[in-house]
Amino acid sequence: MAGRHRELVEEVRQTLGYARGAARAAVTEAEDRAAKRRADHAAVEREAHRAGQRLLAAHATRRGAVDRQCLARLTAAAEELTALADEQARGAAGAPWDGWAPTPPARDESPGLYRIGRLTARAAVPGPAEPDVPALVGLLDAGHLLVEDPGHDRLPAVADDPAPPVTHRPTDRVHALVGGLLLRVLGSTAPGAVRLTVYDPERLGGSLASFAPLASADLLTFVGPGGLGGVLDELVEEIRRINETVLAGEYRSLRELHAATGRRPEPWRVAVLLGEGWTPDGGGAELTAAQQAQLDRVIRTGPACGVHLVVSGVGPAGDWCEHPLVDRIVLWGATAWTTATGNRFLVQLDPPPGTDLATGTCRAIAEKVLAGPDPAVFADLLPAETWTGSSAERLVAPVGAGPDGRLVDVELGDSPPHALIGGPSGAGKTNLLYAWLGSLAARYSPDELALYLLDFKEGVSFARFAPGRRDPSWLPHVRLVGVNVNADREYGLALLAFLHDELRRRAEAAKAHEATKLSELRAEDPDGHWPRIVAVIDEFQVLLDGRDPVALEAARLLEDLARRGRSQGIHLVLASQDLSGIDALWGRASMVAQFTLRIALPKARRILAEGNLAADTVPRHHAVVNPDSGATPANRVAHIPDAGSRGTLDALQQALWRRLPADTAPPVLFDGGRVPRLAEATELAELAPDEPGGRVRAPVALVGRTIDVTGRSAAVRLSRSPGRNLAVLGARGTEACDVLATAALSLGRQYRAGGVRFSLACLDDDAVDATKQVLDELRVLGHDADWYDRDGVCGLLAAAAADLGTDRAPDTRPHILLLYAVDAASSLLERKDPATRRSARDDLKDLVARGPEQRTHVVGWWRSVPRLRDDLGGVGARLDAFGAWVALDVQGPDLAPLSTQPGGPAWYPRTRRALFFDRAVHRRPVVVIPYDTTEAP
Ligand SMILES: Nc1ncnc2c1ncn2[C@@H]1O[C@H](COP(=O)(O)OP(=O)(O)OP(=O)(O)O)[C@@H](O)[C@H]1O
Repeated sequence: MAGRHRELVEEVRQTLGYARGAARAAVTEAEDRAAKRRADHAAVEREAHRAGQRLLAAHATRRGAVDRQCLARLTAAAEELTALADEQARGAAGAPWDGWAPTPPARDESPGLYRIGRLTARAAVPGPAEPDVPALVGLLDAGHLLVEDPGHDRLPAVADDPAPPVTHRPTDRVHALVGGLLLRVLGSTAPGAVRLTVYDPERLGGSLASFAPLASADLLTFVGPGGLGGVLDELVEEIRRINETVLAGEYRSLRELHAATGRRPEPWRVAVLLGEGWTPDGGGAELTAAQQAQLDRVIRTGPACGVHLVVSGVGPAGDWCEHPLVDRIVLWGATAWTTATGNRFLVQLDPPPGTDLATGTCRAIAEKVLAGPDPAVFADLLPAETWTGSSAERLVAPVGAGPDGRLVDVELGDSPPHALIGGPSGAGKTNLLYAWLGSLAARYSPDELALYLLDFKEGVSFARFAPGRRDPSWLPHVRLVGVNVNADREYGLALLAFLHDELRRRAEAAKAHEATKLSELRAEDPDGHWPRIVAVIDEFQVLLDGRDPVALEAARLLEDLARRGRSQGIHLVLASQDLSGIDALWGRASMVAQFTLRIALPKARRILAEGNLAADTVPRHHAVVNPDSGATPANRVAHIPDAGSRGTLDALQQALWRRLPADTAPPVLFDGGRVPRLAEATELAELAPDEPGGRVRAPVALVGRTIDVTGRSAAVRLSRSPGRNLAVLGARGTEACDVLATAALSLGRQYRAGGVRFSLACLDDDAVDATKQVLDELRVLGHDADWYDRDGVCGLLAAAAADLGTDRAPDTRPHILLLYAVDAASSLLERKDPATRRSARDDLKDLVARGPEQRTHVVGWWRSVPRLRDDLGGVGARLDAFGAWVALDVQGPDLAPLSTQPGGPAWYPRTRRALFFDRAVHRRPVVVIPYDTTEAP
């Protein structure tokens, strides 16, 4: 039993051992599994953490990119806005107070906007600090401002407009804002251009006391309590007056008038109305019905007339605060809401300017106004935009500024059509012409205005308008410049004749288009080229001097141009420095009557009407401009700016010249003080042999430059008709040689090499060099040219004459005989050959009589008319063989035998001038200038 018991115990023990072992194994296994799970969990957690980190990093990167993009766009927009704002609020209108100074605008500049602070977004913008975009408001030429301050610093939470205005009494913040704004307005306008009226019953002007210095110049009025009605009545009256007399139905606003004319005839009037506040329960002062009505009128009609209000605390701010011309500014502490900036943005207000700055600025403005306007400068005469004027109706351009600083316009058109300018030497006549011409040239393009300028004075005052060696530019409107023409009155006559032809051309065109004046012709013929013409003749009396044919013809042409030029857009401007100039006209009352525009410089005599003594008192550098024939009531005194110094007219000319297309022809320049060179003669370059098989034209011999507006060369055609020889007469050897050389070299160019014979005979030792030079140049052209001296001249004449006699001459080419001072061999020429009973003189007579028909021409120089006559047979000899002649120092009556005019032409010899006559083409001789031929062309 005990054994059994022991067995059982053992069995149980064993079973228990097994069970314990199994349980232990199970526990171990479970623990292993748990450890593995824990490890897995930890790994998952680590992974989750890492993923979270990655997500955060990605998010941060993306967010950074978006922020940067957003900021870049914000910055770009802000920069654009800032640039726009800077443009709108230039200089003193927008500059920070630190270093602020007034910046008066250019004459043509219109007011812009004024800075009051900087914009800030209402909702917070992510990223770094907000960009500094100026916040601006308008006033002058824009509208009115209503400023409110509820008196607390709590921003309304709503994004809507602030509540309808409550008429609070103006706080310090309002005064500070208005003071800053006014200073910007004053600093960015011309001194005196803004007048302030301040109605401040509460503080009696104390808040704007720093502006008080303006009162000394009548630019500021403080209005006391009870004065509001008076202020409003005055403003309404000003608006009425400006509408009636200044805008006069022609312009809708002063701004429009300013844009159209460049003038601002009225100052801006700014009324600052700082009321007592008003509340419906009876606080403060209420506007009367009459005041309310006047306020409404000013608000509606003021800005067009430059009348503006800055209002605070005037109540109740009824419907008018909703008027589109009224901008509201509502203040909360240093922040503000404005109509212009709307609900998205608020304005961080600028601190106010220092009192000293405002006082100093106002004092300076007042001093400037009391000192009177600055003298005008040349730039003041120039328009904002060049070449935009139309001359269809008239030409209007300022020449200077009046005592009030306003520009004084000068007009040419139907009335007044022509101008007379007078003033003693040195009074500034030339300067006045420069100022006027510059002012015109800047306004009207060369299609609208053409200028012809002639100066009979010694000197070259108009030469600057043509290209020169130092300055290659020219004034684009100038078609012709004549300088140093005091001895060449023919040039003046030529200009008048040219203008007369133009007058006829215009009159014919007008008739064809059934137009009675230029504006109608231009309307009827829009594609035609009909600029107004202004012809300026300085010291014109030279032209009318004496009773010779030039003076008489000039007077006739002037009179006709003066009478008929008006309707055809041709205007004369005659200037003279002394009494005689005016006297020259005075005998011609009907002509003088056409010159209704008179400009008198200091001490000018007889330019203005009798009894009009303004010229005696007008100061230096001023002029009396009078468009009513000098009648006293029409006087306008103008200060004429300096237009002659460097950087004035010259700079304008260069700027205008640069606008011309590169191939534009310069004006014709006639300089009477300069000898033209043959090499410059355009006709010489145009001469060429006839084309083989083409039409054969008789050659021409050039003789000199005409004194004409075209500046062409004078020429003789050497055809095969009797009399086609040329005689040069006079003792001035150099000029005679130049005429012969000009003829020879021009003829030489019209033949093929070797196609013509030249024979040169020279009997004046002083002329030998010149002759030989011609000989060489003819040979360079490839021609046969022979030279003869005293010993050979008779043989030459005999041989040439003999050739004429034979039908079959050995040489049938044209033959040009250039005889220099042949009269020096008179005794030789008259000697008869005992065998033939013929003399060289007989040969010469034969040659000139029969030569041209056989293409043999004599171009000869005789030192006087009697000597020519002697060589052609003595007393009674006919000189018709010389159908063309050039006379140098030969008196008019001595030319009678060669002239068609009884007693000879009116000719007084002068250096480097010759009288040229070609019987085949001229009615009367013409004056020419022998070319300088010392340089080979
Ligand atoms: N408005 C002006 N402002 C400044 N300088 C001037 C003015 N007018 C003339 N001058 C100067 O005075 C001098 C004489 O002027 P200008 O040559 O115009 O006189 P003028 O009447 O044409 O004299 P003249 O007939 O003798 O030539 C010049 O040096 C000129 O620059």
